[in-house]
Amino acid sequence: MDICEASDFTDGSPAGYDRYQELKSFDESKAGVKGLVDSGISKIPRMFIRPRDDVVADKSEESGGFSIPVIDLDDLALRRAEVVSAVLEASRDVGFFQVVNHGIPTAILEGILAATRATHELPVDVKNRYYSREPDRMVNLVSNFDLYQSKFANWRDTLFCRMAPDPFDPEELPSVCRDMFMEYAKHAKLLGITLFELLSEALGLQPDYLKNIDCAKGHVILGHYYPACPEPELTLGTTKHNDPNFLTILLQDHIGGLQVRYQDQWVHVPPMPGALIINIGDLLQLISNDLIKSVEHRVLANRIGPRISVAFFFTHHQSRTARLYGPIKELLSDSNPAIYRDITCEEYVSHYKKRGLGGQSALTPLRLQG
Ligand SMILES: O=C(O)CCC(=O)C(=O)O
Ligand SMILES: [Fe+2]
Repeated sequence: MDICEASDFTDGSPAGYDRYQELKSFDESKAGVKGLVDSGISKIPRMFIRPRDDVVADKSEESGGFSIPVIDLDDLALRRAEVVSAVLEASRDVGFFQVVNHGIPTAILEGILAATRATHELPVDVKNRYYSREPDRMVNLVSNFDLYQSKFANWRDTLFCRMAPDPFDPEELPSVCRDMFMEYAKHAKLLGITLFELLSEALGLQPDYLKNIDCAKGHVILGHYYPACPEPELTLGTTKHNDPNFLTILLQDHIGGLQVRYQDQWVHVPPMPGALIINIGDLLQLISNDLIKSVEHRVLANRIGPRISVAFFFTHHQSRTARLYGPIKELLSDSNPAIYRDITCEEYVSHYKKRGLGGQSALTPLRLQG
C-alpha cells in the first residue's frame, strides 16, 4: 500500500485537526479543487496551506532579465546545425526552452486547451465516473495524484490519459474531449520525434538514436485545470518538481504562473501565443549521464482562473515495458563513467509516485557511489 497510515496526518496543531480526514472527505467528494471553488469558499482549506517561504516568489525574476530560450524550428533542413546547437545549450544550461514554428496548428492548440477545460467543467455526476486513483486505468480525472503522499495539496485538478505504448481505446475518454485528445496526440508525437532527433544530434549521436531506444514511444497527456484561488499567497498550483519522463511538451494558456529554477532563482515562463514549452525529464538526464538537465519547476496559484495547461509526457509510465534505461554507452569514457544505475520506466515512475512531489530529485537514490 503506498498511502500513508492515518496517524501520519494528525499534526496535533491546532488541537483536533485531522489532516487525513480532511484529505479523505475532499477525495470522496470527487469534485476536486473546482468543487471547492464552486461551493463558494472564500478561505482555502488547511490541507492546501504551506509555509510562507514555500510560496513567496523570489524578487529575482523581476531584476535578472533572464528568460528561457526560444528556439525557432522553421526551415529545419537549412538551419539544422544552428538549431541543434541551440537545443544543446538550452538543454544543458536551463533544461527548458520554448519552440515556435513547431508545426502544430494554432487551431489544434486552442482546441486541446478548450477540450481540457470542457472536461473539467462537465457536470459533477458525469465527471465522477472518471475520478479514480486506480493506476491501471487508462484515463483518470483526479485532484492531486499524490494527495496522500505529499505534505501539502496543490490547487489543481488533472485529467490523466495514457495513450501509448499500450493499446488505447478512445472510448475511454469523455466524448467532450475524445477527438481533440486523439488529434493532439498525433501532432505531439510527430513534434516529439523531431525533438528527439535534435536531442540525439545534440548529444553527438545518430539522429534516430533516442527514437530507436523507444524514448518517443510512450505518451501520457495531463490536462491540468487550476481554478481561481481566493488566497493564492497561501498555496501553490503545482509543487516544485522535476518531470519523471524523457521529455515534456507543455502548452499553457494566457494566464501564466509557471516558474523554472535557474541559478537558484525562480524564473517566470511568460505565456507566448502559439509557442510550446519543452523540458528535459529525469530519464533523459539519466541516460545522458547528466549532460542535459531535468530542472525543477512549479506553478503559482492565481486569483484569476481557471488556468489550463496540457503536458504531453514521453514516458512508458505504467506500461509493463521491460526495457532498461541507463547512461548511454556511446557517451561514456574513462573520464565520463556512468553515474546512474539502470532502471525501467515503470520502476522509476512508481518510485517517483511513492515520494510525491517536492523534496530532492528522484534521481538522487539512483546515483552510483563514486
Ligand atoms: O501547468 C503547468 O504549467 C506545469 C505542469 C507540469 O509541470 C507537469 O504536468 O509536470
Ligand atoms: Fe512538470
